[in-house]
Amino acid sequence: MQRLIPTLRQDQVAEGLISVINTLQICAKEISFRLHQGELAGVLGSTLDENIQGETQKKLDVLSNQLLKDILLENKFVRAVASEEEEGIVDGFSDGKYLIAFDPLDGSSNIDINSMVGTIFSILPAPTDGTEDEAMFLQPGSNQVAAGYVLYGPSTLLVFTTGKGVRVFTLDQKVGEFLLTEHDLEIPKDTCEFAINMSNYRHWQPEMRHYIDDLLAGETGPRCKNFNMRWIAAMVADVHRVLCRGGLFTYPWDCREANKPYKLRLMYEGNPMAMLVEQAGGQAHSGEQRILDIQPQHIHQRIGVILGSSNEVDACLSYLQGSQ
Ligand SMILES: O=P(O)(O)OC[C@H]1O[C@](O)(COP(=O)(O)O)[C@@H](O)[C@@H]1O
Ligand SMILES: [Mg+2]
Ligand SMILES: [Mg+2]
Repeated sequence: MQRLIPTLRQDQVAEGLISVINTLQICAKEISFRLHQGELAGVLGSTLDENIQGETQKKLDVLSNQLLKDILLENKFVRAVASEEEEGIVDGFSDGKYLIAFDPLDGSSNIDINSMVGTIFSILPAPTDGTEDEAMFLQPGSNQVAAGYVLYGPSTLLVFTTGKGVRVFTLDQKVGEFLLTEHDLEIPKDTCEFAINMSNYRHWQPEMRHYIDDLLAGETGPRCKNFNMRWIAAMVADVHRVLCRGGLFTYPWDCREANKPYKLRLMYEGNPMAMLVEQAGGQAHSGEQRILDIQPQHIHQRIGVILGSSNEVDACLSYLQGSQ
């Protein structure tokens, strides 16, 4: 089975980008090891702190963030990093070519129940026009040169794209290396599976309720087929399922908190997953536009997400746009 670096060379990926992806896989192995040690390594449970998003930080959120930051910032190709767990960006090398945005640990609420979590990353080119600070990161997702995630599950997987399809590597625990196990993931156009947090039903806009009602109505309803539902409560794991066997994943607008109508973050969750999904032949939409076309206003911006099997994303959008 092919190793990571030869695969990247075969894909003619730039040496600097290979170096950054290599650094990310080193971090992934370290996080994976700590996670698998669990309580034995004393890494479960919460800290007493809140992150910039006002959410309680788990010990592993903090540890993963620190690890990624420390190791990435030693790489001379890294201009700066932005993290879900950091208020501002952190500068690296002034002549670094790449910006890395990451969600160090996605699905934090799963840590203490020994369920799936992941690390999501997005790699953007560093501007060469003198732009500095946070403004460097405010590029649409279509500028990403690579995006991916590490899924810490029964196996540890590194799934990424450099714009040439979606590759899956599995960590061989015996030799400590990621080996290529899937060359080109493809999302089926149609699906009978959806993922949404149903407990928010009463908070959605009526058009979203109508769409979900019709999925639930099954083969006797207007969609004339039965749908199954899955919710892992970690976007990284839910999107992985969609990449492997199709489906629709959504975290839509809701009215629980007037100043926080969306949950998922554009730079750390929306953009990288949108690039992967499009590379696998699916669609990723905010409900208003293609996610990769969104011009970010700030690094911690949140957006609506509807992604997955292309025909089902179209079906969902047709409800939201009022044509059903
Ligand atoms: O709590 P809910 O509504 O199930 O939300 C789960 C969602 O929250 C998230 O866990 C947010 O990510 P973080 O754990 O990085 O904050 C998503 O991965 C997931 O889709
Ligand atoms: Mg997350
Ligand atoms: Mg997180």
